[in-house]
This record gives sequence, structure tokens and C-alpha cells, in this order.
Amino acid sequence: MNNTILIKNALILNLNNFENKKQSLLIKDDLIAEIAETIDEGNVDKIIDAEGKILLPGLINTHTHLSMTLFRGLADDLSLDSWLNDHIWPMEANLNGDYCYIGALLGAVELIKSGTTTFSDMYFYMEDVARAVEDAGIRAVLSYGMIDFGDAERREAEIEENLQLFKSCNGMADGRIKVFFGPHSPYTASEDLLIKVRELADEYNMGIHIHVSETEKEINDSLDERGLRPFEYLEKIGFLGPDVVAAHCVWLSDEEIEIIKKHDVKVSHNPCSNMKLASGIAPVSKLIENDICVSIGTDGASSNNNLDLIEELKTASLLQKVSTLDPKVLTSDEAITMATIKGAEALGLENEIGSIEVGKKADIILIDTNSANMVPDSSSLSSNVIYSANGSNVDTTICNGKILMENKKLTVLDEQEIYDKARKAIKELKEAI
Ligand SMILES: C[C@H]1O[C@@H](n2cnc3c(N)ncnc32)[C@H](O)[C@@H]1O
Ligand SMILES: [Zn+2]
Repeated sequence: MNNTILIKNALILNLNNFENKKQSLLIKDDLIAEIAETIDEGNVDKIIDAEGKILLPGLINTHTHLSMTLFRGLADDLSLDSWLNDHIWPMEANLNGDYCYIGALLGAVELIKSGTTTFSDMYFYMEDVARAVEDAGIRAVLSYGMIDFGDAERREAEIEENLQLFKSCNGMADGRIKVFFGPHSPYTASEDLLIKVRELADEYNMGIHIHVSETEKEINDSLDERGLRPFEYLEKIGFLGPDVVAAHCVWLSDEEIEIIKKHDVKVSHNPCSNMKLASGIAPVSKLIENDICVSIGTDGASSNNNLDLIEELKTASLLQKVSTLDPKVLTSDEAITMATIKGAEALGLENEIGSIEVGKKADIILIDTNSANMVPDSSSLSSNVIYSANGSNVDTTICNGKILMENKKLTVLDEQEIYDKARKAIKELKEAI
């Protein structure tokens, strides 16, 4: 039994669609089955008329902590160090699986509404996050945030927890969930933990998700402790490889950029979080010039304070322009690739998602250009999406061939119920402090 959806009259944002031709796209079950000027409407189960709408791949957020959506607006205007130590970690001490489930569902509502269909997460109670992903219908790469602070017993338990997550959730939800290792960072995970993770990642063919070189303090502490900058240290212990997604990468020497390139490490750029925590500006245009794979992430909603990837891309683009004083860097076309094919490559999913091609998964969004902030049409589709739009212009979201939002109405999740439960959860968590 095939489930077929025909989307017609769509302006497909393929970077080679210079003429802005309207096209039709046929979805069969979970896959893109056909793309053509016209497709027979006879036998399809559902027709979506995308007149005036831009069609693009579902966006990919390569670094977030979805359950932290509960902590939105909890602690603003702080440095990373104080934000984590004085506010976030004390709140996280009282988390449980139910709180993480509702936080992840709240995040999923926001992702679906703003056009993200895949996210890469690092957090706790990840089996509950997996449940939220399954219920929401989205796609995810999940990792457990391993922190051992050099304690050998804790190291074993943390690794066991992440391996257990792999065994119970990898391939779950019709293959929409993939599991990575999530050593939190080189300052919270010991050398022994990182070395063990490298061995196990090779053995199980799992990717690795880690925070690296986010603040100047991290660099200075690393130099004080080991005489090496973070990427120099990670290279020395044999940790780096093409399966490593490093979030932030703000403070990089030219030698470290060489190291990243040599090992084909994937960079996840998180400009809003880096600006809000005053961490700094990642040298993204230099990384791109060096052919390094740079994708985009929001980080958690608690340091952003939203999960709107279109807003994140605009910020990324403008921030590079102002930091290099060159308006030509990080164009809207480049920005689009960061949230699509580069994101897919970072997660090892480039054969499944990240572009609109026959045979790929039907992860598709439509953006309605008949909106005050998108009229008249820009010189290119990518310009209209990156510079003029924001997440609330997303009109339809489809993941794995299933419609999760149509005409701005969620079809699977009950958003009001989730908002109510999330408000109750954060109230309880604040009372527990
Ligand atoms: C998985 C762990 O990562 C923490 N976390 C969330 N955001 C950041 C960030 N920008 N830098 C470092 N750690 C972070 C979470 O609060 C959790 O403790
Ligand atoms: Zn983070």
C-alpha cells in the first residue's frame, strides 16, 4: 500500500533552479519518487497546491539540547561559565525522564513550526527524548552528554549509558533515529573517556558529537593544563576524524583550522548562542574557504532563546559580513547549504536527506511567499528565505513522507496541551531548587 502525496506548482529551491520554474514533486511513502514539470494527478492520495510557495529540504539543526527548551528565558545575560555552573547545572540536577520528554516535545513543536525536520541532540534521559521524536514524527541524531570530570567509575557508567542508548534506540521510529556518542567537551570529559569513545565509535560505526573551543576561557584553561589548545590536544590523543561533529569552534588558531581540515572534522556553527553568551565569533568564512564542512545549530533554547534555524542562518551570514567587513562572504546560497546538505554530511545522512532529489527521504518544507515580509520576490529564492523570511513563514512541514504541519496547523502534535504541560514542568523544577 503506497501513500502518495503530490505537491504541485512549487518553486523548488535547488541551487541550480535559476529560472524559478514551477515544478511538481511526488512523494511515495517515505521517499521523493518523482520531480517533473507536470505529474499525473490521477492516482494520488493527496494533492498540495504550492502556488506561491518555495519548496526546500527540511532544515537540519546539527547542535541542540531539545529538552532545554523548558529553560527558555531562565538565565539570560550571562557568560557560559556562570550560566552553566550557577544556573543550568543546578536546574538539571532535578530533571527526570518525564521532564525531558515534555521539554523535547515542546522543542519539537517549535522545530516543526519553523521548518526543521532533523536535529542533532546531546542531553540526558535520551530514551525519553527518543520517545518524543517518535511521537512528533521528526528525525534525530541523539547522543547522551557524557561528563566524568576524571572520575573513573563515573566514566564507565557514562559510556555504558550512551552505549545502552545506541542499543535501544539506534534505527528506532522507522529509522528516523540514529545514535551518536556525546562526550560533552574536552573540559568535562577526561582523556581516558575520549580515547575510549574513539575506540567504541570505530567499533560500532557511530558518530561523535562534542562541544569544542567555545570560549576564550576554555582555550586558556587547556593551555594552562596541557600546554595545548583544544584541537591540538584532541589530535594528539587520536580523537579526531570525519565522524566528529564539533559544536561552536569559535576560538581557532590557523594551525587548528589545518587540524580540522586534515581530519575532516565537521563544524556546527551556533552564532546566536555564541553572541548571547558573548563567547565570540567563529571564523566561519575562513573555514568555508578552506573547504571545511560547516553546518548550523541553534544550541539549546536556553542560550538562544529560540530554535528558529532561518533566523540562525541570517545571523550567521550577517555576523560574517560584519566581522570580515566584506559583504560578499556567507551568501544566502551558502547559508542554505549549511542547513541542508552540509548538515546532512555532518550527520552521515547525505544519502538520505539534505537535498530535493528522487530517491531521497521526503523531508520537505514549504515557505509561503505571500507574506508581508516576503513581497515582492527577491532576486533569488535563497535571498528571500535567508534575508527576508523567518521560521514563522514556514507553512508546511513533511518528514519521512508524513505531513506534520499543513497551512501552519500541526497535524500530529497537540500544541496547547504541550504548552500547558511544559509550563507546569518548569514551575515544578523552579520550586525544587
Ligand atoms: C549536555 C550538557 O551540555 C550543556 N550545555 C548546553 N549548552 C551548552 C553550551 N553552549 N556549552 C556547553 N555546554 C552546554 C547542557 O546544559 C547539558 O549539561
Ligand atoms: Zn551546546
